[in-house]
Amino acid sequence: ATGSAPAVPIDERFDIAYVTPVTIGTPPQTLMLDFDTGSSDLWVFSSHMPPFQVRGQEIYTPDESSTARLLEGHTWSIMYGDGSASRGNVYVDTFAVGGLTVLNQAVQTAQQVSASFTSATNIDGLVGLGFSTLNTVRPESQLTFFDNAKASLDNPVFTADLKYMAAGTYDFGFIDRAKYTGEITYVPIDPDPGYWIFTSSGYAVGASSNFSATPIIGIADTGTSLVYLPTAVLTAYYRQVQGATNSRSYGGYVFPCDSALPSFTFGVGEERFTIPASYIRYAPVTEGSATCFGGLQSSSELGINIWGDVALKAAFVVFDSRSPPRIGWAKK
Ligand SMILES: CCCC[C@H](NC(=O)[C@H](Cc1ccccc1)NC(=O)N1CCOCC1)C(=O)N[C@@H](CC1CCCCC1)C(O)(O)C(F)(F)C(=O)NC
Repeated sequence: ATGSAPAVPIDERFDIAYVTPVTIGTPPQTLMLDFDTGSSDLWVFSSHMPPFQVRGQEIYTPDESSTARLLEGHTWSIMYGDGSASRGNVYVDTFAVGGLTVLNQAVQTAQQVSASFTSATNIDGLVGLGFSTLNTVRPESQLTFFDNAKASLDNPVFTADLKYMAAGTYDFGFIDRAKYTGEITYVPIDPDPGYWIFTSSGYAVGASSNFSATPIIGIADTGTSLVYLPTAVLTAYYRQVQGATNSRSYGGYVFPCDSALPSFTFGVGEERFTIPASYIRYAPVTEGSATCFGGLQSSSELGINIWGDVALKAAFVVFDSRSPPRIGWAKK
């Protein structure tokens, strides 16, 4: 089996996150979920939430699904890197995305979500695509939809073709030759503790002229908007940007929106990928401001480097969960 589904930006001005249509239950209930390689819980806004916490999101109502079954005594609770959080109980139901159907998928129904989820009106929940070891359901942790689908997929892979201010695609079970050019460069993944962790071979500010071959260990994370890298890399980049400062009040590097920005190149093995300046001129700090927030930010507070959407948009990425797992990057 194979599947293919769109990854649609939730905001038409900035690529803050991407959502993908899925159906859950019988008859099918359609929700728009954020497919996130940085976590491994499949959770949804649900009829079990206080109504004031729902602000326009679609909800899953298990009582209206003839195939829903409560997973007695199971609960979940998750906190994300940006401080957002959610928790609730667990059902098993039919889950379908892009032509792929998984029977008896654990669907985590929210009972409480943090304010940042309530205000993210275009995200109805998440589909974790990390390794199932990260799943937060207790007393028995649950498998991701990808792990449940894997045996029936033509190949144990999924690919991310995210796009700048446009809808991209997640493909499951196959690698679409039409979505990339040249060859795919694969590097090993460390699946412990459960993120798609790989080592970049280095970086260059601007095109790959002055490439600095320093290994950068980080996660490939579709659920993170920006790129978070070590301070040394950030200062090397923003040193080239007129008026750039690391603003405490705005919580990161900002610069005049009309400043000239270099591109940013990162290495995967011998291959080089360039993030265009337009992706790094991320967004005005507030509507209409002449100060812009950078798409490259510091990872020093995070304890982990994150190759988020700003980097993933610059490539075609293969998440290959064969043994041993690996990640592939190709130009497009
Ligand atoms: C400081 C480092 C960034 C952390 C990262 N969050 C983000 O990148 C959020 C995503 C978001 C989009 C829309 C609405 C609300 C939040 N965006 C964000 O912080 N910003 C601020 C900077 O400008 C860009 C938007 C994160 O927690 N990613 C989660 C998944 C998100 C959680 C919040 C909802 C959207 C998905 C993750 O799973 O990828 C994780 F790996 F980071 C994680 O925490 N795993 C446990």
